[in-house]
Amino acid sequence: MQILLEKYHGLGNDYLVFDPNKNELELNEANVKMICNRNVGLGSDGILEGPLLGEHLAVKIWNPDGSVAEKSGNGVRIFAKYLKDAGYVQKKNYELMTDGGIVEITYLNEEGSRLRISMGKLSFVSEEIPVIGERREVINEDMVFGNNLYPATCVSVGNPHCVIPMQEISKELVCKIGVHSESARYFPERVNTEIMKVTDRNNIAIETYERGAGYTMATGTGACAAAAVAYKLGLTENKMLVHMPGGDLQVEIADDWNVYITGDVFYIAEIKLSTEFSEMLRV
Ligand SMILES: N[C@@H](CCC[C@H](N)C(=O)O)C(=O)O
Repeated sequence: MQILLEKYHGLGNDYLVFDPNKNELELNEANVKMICNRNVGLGSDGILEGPLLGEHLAVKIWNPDGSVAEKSGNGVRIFAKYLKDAGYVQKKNYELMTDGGIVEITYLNEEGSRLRISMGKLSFVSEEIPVIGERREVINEDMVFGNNLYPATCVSVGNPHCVIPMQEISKELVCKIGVHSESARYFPERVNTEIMKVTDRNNIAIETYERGAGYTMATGTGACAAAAVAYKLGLTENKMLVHMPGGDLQVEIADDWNVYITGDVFYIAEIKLSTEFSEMLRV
């Protein structure tokens, strides 16, 4: 059994593309964890399984802990680049289905490495994130993570996010919070955590601790979430540059709370797994 994958990254958020139309293996929680393991596997911030061919072109987004995510901003940008590289699409603009809803892809250059994505409509409503408690918008609520109190604003980008504005941000700080917030009692589906520093009305910086992945260099949905929170709290305009350790993403919040991202992705390699490792994945 020969297994082929393609590796890409978006702002240092690396993903493997697994095309079921070219591979016999069926992915599951156990073999996804094995493939994504950075010591005994290929190492990745997740796997993009597709294209799943049906009424809509679709992609399934796996986290490295084997859980399935509703949406991934870097993931859908990378997957769109794969669809073009692999000859699945010829159009400049089309819809792609995720478990968190439809996103709209627009290529901004010939090779498809610069893309603008309509990521769908944001929601601050507790039941749509989800966050426990009565139905409300979850804005500036004191939440306890690791015996410390933080002013959290939560938002769904199709996947759940908890955003905490801070004067200073760092990898150490987001990991100190994230190890507690990811599975905190407030979040029935767990949560992605971003700490956010507002630089000016058109620039913010974030660090993220992702649900099912831990610390990553960048997050597209996290950038959308942080930008939305900054705009909702009146701290920025509706268009801004989101600065992350892996690079910058342009984010635009429309009047109806649809959110758009623009940025680059990079093709790294085609990978053929060894026969021995491939056999180990038949779990
Ligand atoms: N890095 C991604 C987010 C991937 C999904 C996230 N870990 C989740 O479980 O929701 C992005 O670019 O959005």
